[in-house]
Amino acid sequence: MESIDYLAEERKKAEFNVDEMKIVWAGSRRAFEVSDYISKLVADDPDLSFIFIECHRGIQGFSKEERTMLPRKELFKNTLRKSAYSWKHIIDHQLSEEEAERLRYFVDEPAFIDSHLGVFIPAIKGQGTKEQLKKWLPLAYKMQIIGCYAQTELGHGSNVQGLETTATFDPRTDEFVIHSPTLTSSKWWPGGLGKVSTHAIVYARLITDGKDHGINGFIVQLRSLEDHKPLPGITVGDIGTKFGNGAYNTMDNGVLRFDHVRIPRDQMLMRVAQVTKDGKYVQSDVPRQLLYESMVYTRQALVTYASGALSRAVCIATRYSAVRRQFGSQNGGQEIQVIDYKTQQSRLFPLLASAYAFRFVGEWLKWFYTDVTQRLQANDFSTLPELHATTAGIKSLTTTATADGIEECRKLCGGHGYLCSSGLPELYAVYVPACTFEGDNVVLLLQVARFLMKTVSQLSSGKKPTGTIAYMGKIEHLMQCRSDVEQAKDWLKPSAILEAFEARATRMSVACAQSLSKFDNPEEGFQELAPDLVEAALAHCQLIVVSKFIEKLQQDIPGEGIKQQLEVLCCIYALFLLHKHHGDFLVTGYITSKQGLFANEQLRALYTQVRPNAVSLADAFNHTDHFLGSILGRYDGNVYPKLYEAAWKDPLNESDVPDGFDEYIRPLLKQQLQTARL
Ligand SMILES: CC/C=C\C/C=C\C/C=C\C/C=C\CCCCC(=O)SCCNC(=O)CCNC(=O)[C@H](O)C(C)(C)COP(=O)(O)OP(=O)(O)OC[C@H]1O[C@@H](n2cnc3c(N)ncnc32)[C@H](O)[C@@H]1OP(=O)(O)O
Ligand SMILES: Cc1cc2nc3c(=O)[nH]c(=O)nc-3n(C[C@H](O)[C@H](O)[C@H](O)COP(=O)(O)OP(=O)(O)OC[C@H]3O[C@@H](n4cnc5c(N)ncnc54)[C@H](O)[C@@H]3O)c2cc1C
Repeated sequence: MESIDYLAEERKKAEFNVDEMKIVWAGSRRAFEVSDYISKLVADDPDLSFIFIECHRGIQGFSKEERTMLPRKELFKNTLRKSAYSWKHIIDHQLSEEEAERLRYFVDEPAFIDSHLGVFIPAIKGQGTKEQLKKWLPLAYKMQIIGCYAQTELGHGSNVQGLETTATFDPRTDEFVIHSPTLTSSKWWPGGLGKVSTHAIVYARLITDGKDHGINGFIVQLRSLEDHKPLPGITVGDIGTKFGNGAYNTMDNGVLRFDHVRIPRDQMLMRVAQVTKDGKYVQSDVPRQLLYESMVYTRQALVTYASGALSRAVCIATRYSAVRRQFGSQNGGQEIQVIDYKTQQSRLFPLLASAYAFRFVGEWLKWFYTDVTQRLQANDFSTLPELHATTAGIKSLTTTATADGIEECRKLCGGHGYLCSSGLPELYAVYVPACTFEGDNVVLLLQVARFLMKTVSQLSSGKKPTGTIAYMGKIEHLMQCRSDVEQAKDWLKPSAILEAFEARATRMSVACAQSLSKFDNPEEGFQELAPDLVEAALAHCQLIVVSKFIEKLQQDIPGEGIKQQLEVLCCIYALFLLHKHHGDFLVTGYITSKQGLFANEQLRALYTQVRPNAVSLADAFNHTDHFLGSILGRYDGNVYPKLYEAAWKDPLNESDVPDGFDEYIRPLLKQQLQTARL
């Protein structure tokens, strides 16, 4: 049956070329083509898009929207099936690394393979010696071993230096003895550990000759490669069901304990430090912080993932807001589309703009990460602190805003957003741990704050700040300048926006540094002022996102109307932040309240400008209906019949009279009948 496009009228309003915008969103024509091809391949192959479960009726298939109704054990087994099937497809069709990554992304179920490819392999790459890379990477790439990243413990996650697991060198046998001395030292949370991984990178305190050298990474085999049973001395299992139905429960986050498990000496990852055969601890000339390199890698990757998750929620909420109508019907005509309410626009359009902003900052961060990694290879470590602060900060900003944004999109869809078939509850449940994993977002902003305080303290020594903190080099100007905005449209100038964000970030950092200097004990001061420091760090990170959006607009961006749309989105993103954090800009004395009101006035005008393009800007994300997994976000907008149809598929509707009627409802009704007769 031919489908009707209920959003066709919306699509006709677009003032830009949607196909060209798809390429801008994807990053390049090639990236678009790969994503487009793989997303359709997944959507069209039932083995990848459906969940198959053995039940009393035989094998039954469920669509993605129905996933939240299924029991965890069945879902988990199905995820194993899909991972194996995907892997076979990757090998049989000789997919490139990029295509394989896209396949995993569009299958869209958290799985052990994410930890294997996303954290285990990067950890070996970052911390292994050449010989170790040569030995372990081919095994990992061919999936002859499956690995996870076992850092966090029951008692410690954020405080990596506080981990308790020990790796004691035994020179007699040339081995390390890995041990969990306390309950709190049990490894707890690693994805893929619970039921699948054969190996783990285990972070443990390195002890030689009775001396504790701090945390190091070790490759430890956990399970037999024959029968998958835990090896002697190893206790391993899943930590239990997590938030939400379906959601992250396809991942086997695990618990792991060691009882004096022996591994050969060459399974210590030795790029940063080595232990010799006679037990001597030798530190390399690379900084110790390289032990944390894989966290930096994953944090930068999570930024692009944030834009992906936010774009899904925004796509659902935008399409549905154009379909949904409430109030204002005159003479029997149609009611108003809820997307035309200014309040709906003021909640939705900043999120649409944020999705684009996060995509561009993610693109830039990937470039920055690659650049620094190349320098590290050449033993230039000068940009490592900036990379750490930037990945930590932008991961924190984007994942918090994305998780909050998904929830806002759910509310923007009214009651129907609360149905699992809207796709939004599960998207939120899957996504929200990104605010915690790979570093709690507040802990990460405190790292940014330390970097900023160090930068401010070094300004007087004449050290010239570069890169993302180059703006601090203009400190004298930024501390005393005032906004010259005289009317609302002056806020459209990139220079006006940029100076506002630079002045605010500088002044907030300097204010913190001044407050800190009043403490005799700087560490005590840091703890006391932590909430202000977090706000200063956020101001710095928001400046980075805004400035990278502006830089993107300075590039040559071809395509009809594309640049104009991006300019509107960039101003919405920046002015929305200015409006939300109005207090910061006022208190630091950069703007007057009148200039703040101008920003808000301009923001409303921008909402009107983006309105006719909203559905097409969401289409430019190029999400298939399968990937969205949402009745509200369907491309054709055919929401009501599909919602109605889906309700009848709920297990509760398998019979008119529910199980339990005879035991629990009938007696109640009888009792009422008797009372009525009395
Ligand atoms: C839904 C999923 C979607 C998509 C996934 C997408 C892509 C990825 C694919 C798969 C992954 C899937 C899921 C993710 C799984 C999540 C895995 C994990 O969670 S692993 C565990 C992560 N754990 C943490 O992040 C712990 C956080 N804590 C820390 O990082 C550190 O302990 C700390 C908070 C930074 C503090 O460290 P420490 O106590 O050592 O620090 P100091 O503050 O004293 O710092 C000393 C010195 O070092 C510098 N520094 C700290 N960290 C780094 C670093 N990473 N790199 C470089 N330098 C660093 C710090 O700035 C100090 O410098 P100094 O001031 O001395 O110059
Ligand atoms: C779904 C999921 C998957 C994960 N996967 C892995 C994995 O594969 N491998 C792995 O090793 N780990 C994994 N983790 C663990 C994760 O990395 C940690 O949970 C995370 O780093 C946070 O640490 P924590 O749990 O110790 O939080 P805590 O540090 O205990 O945080 C609790 C609260 O204390 C606050 N807090 C902590 N320290 C400070 C401070 N210094 N100043 C101010 N406030 C502070 C935090 O902001 C937070 O509000 C995973 C976690 C989840 C949820």
